[in-house]
Amino acid sequence: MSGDIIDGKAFAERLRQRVAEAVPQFVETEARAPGLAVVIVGEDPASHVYVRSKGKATVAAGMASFEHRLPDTTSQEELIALVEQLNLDDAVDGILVQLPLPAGIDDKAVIEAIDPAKDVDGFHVANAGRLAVGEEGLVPCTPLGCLMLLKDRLGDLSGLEAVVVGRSNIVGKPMAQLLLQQNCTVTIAHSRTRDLPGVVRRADIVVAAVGRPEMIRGDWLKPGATVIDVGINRIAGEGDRTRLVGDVDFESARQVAGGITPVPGGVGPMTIAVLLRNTLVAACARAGIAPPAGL
Ligand SMILES: Nc1nc2c(c(=O)[nH]1)N[C@@H](CN(C=O)c1ccc(C(=O)N[C@@H](CCC(=O)O)C(=O)O)cc1)CN2
Ligand SMILES: [Mg+2]
Repeated sequence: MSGDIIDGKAFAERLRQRVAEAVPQFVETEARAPGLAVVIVGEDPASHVYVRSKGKATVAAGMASFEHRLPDTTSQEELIALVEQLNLDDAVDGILVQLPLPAGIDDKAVIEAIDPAKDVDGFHVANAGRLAVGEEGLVPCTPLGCLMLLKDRLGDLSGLEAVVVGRSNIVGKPMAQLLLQQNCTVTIAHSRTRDLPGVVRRADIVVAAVGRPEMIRGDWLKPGATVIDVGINRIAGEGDRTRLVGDVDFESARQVAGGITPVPGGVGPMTIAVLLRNTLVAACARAGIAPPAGL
C-alpha cells in the first residue's frame, strides 16, 4: 500500500488565486490596496529567499509590498522603532518580522511591539491568547495552512486522535489549539515524551514539527493515518549536494500513511499563501468590513 501525496503546492496556488480574486473588492471600497510590510535583519540566505518570495507573492495578489532590509548591526531599539513606525502607517495592514533574528535581538520584545491588529504572523501574545480562548484573531500561517490541508482531505475532524510532535509557540502550540477547536482529541508530544513511537501510533492525524530530519518513521504510524510534515531540514545529499527533507521519513511513512505531505511541496508553500490570506483579513478588519467569504 502507498498513501496519497497531499499536494500543498497546488492547494496553496488555489488559495493565492482566491485571495487575488478578492483583493479588487477591497480596492474598490477602500481606494487603496492591502499592504504588507516585511522586515528582515541580517544576511541569512534562506531568510532572504523567503522574503523575496513573500514580496513577489504579495504583488502578484494585487497587494502593496513594503520591504525593509536592515543590516545585522541593527540594534533591537532600532528594529522596534521601525515596527512602531509601521504600526502608525495607514498603508500597512500587515507587519511581519522575518525569523530568525540575529543573536542579541530578543524575538519576543520585537513581536510584542507589533500592533496585534497588524500581526499577520499571529505570533503576538494577544493573538496567541485569542486563539487559546477561541476568540477571533490572527492565526499563525503554518498551522492554519496545515489545518486547511487536513480539512480539505478529511472533511470533519471531530473525534479524531491528533498527535502534534513539537511544542513551539509558532507551530506546535497553535496547531494543537486549532485541532482542539475542530473537536480532535489532541496530544502534544515533545523531546521528553516517553515512548514517542507508541504515542504517535495512536494518531489518526500526525503533525510533525520537531526540526529533526526524518525522525518519524513508517513503523511509528497507525495504518491509514494522515501525516502533515512541517519540517524543513537541509541535509547532506550526494557528493557536494544538499537535499531538503522533512521531520518524517517520507519513503517508509508513505507505505503506511493514508495521506502525507511531501517536503518540498507540502506545508512550505501554504505558509506564504496563508500570509496573503491573513493580510487581506487584517486589512478588512482594519477597514471595518467583512472578510471575503470562504477564506
Ligand atoms: N516571521 C516568520 N518567520 C519565519 C516563518 C514565518 O512563518 N514567519 N516561517 C519560516 C520560513 N518561511 C517563511 O517565512 C518559509 C519556509 C519555507 C517555505 C517553503 O515554501 N518551502 C519550500 C521549500 C523551499 C526550499 O527549497 O528551500 C517547500 O517546503 O516546498 C516558505 C516559507 C521561518 N521563519
Ligand atoms: Mg512558518
